Amino acid sequence: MYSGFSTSEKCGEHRVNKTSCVLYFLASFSFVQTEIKRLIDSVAESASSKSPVNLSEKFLALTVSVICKAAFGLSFQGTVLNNDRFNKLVREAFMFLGSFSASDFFPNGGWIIDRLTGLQGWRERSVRDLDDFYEQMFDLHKQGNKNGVEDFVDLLLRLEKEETVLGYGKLTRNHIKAILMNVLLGAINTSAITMTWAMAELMRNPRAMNKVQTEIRNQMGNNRSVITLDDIDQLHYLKMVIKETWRLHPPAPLLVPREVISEFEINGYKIQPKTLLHVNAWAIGRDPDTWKDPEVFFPERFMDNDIDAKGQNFELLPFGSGRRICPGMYMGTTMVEFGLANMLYQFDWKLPEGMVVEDIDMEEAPGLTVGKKNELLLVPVKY
Ligand code: HEM
Repeated sequence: MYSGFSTSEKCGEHRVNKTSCVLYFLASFSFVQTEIKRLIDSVAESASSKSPVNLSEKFLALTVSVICKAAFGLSFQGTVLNNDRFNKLVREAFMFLGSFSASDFFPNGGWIIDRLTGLQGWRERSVRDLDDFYEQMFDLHKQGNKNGVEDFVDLLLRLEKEETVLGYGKLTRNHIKAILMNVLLGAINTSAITMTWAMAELMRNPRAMNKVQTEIRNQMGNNRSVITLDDIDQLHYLKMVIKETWRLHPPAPLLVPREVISEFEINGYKIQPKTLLHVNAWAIGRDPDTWKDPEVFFPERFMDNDIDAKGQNFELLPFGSGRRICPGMYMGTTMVEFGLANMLYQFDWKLPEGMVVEDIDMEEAPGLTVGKKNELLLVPVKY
């Protein structure tokens, strides 16, 4: 069986290849524009009927469509997975990746506990369903009806056919599924979670909401339908809002676990090889020794410093750092910037009838990625 994220730092060569694979499909980024247009149209429908929009669901649908098209060259609609099943599978996969597994801690007998708690069966079922999805995707790729354009999956299948040696051995079908699993799970939830938290924080902070919308609307003027990369470059406050969202709500709060290769000492503790290490990016973002009023959403805190989120400033690590840093960092950031900029430019946002700001809950859902537990429902008003 293949697994999602590998926990070892040792796969240096494999990492280079995986990163190049991810970079390979970043070039096909025009999908973002097309899918955002689709999102705007569907939100505009709710605006005309004055009905609430489930933003958590809309943002997830946006990232799923972009990633499936960019990475897999297809829309998952019409495959063995329908919309609901696909979303459920992604959610389940994150829950089991983030859940306590006895076999991680007791390699000899822990599997018995995992069987008794049902974790093992649950994992097997989810992976089997995803396996069916991948197999169908491979069949569709073999039929090859994309005008001869090679996408990410075609590339991996070609490397397998050519018996290409990557890292420790030949690329097999299971390696391909593991790479796709990494991309799927690494890419989809994280961007959607960020956009949802950002909108929830802005609704709770009307001053910041007003400021970010004014910035976007001043930049765009009244009648623009397309936001360009040049526009995004000018949206300094929006970028601060996103950084502040990542500080309080890093989508992968414990990053990806590391396995220690050789003994080292930190703060008097001797850490042994094979120890599993977790970096708590969530706690770092709320550390009162680093951040003034850490619990307060205050994007301006990034005005007078050049702390960025690219893994060089250890106070803010939404994408991790080092050799295992997120290879989709630029794609994720672009998706979040474009998604939010468009939603904030095109629409004003109101709470559903009878709700007040204090009713917006910020409870977190457990898992390897941590999103807002309850879905965010807001009423759009066309600008
Ligand atoms: C806002 C968006 C995103 C956030 C916050 C995010 C965050 C992260 C984090 C924290 C890690 C672990 C890094 C570490 O432990 O040092 C990671 C890994 C990863 N991410 Fe992202 N990610 C995002 C978007 C994406 C996108 C769009 C893709 C693909 C196009 C992607 C692909 C991956 C992959 C493949 C890994 C595993 C890397 C490895 O195992 O070495 N991510 N991401």
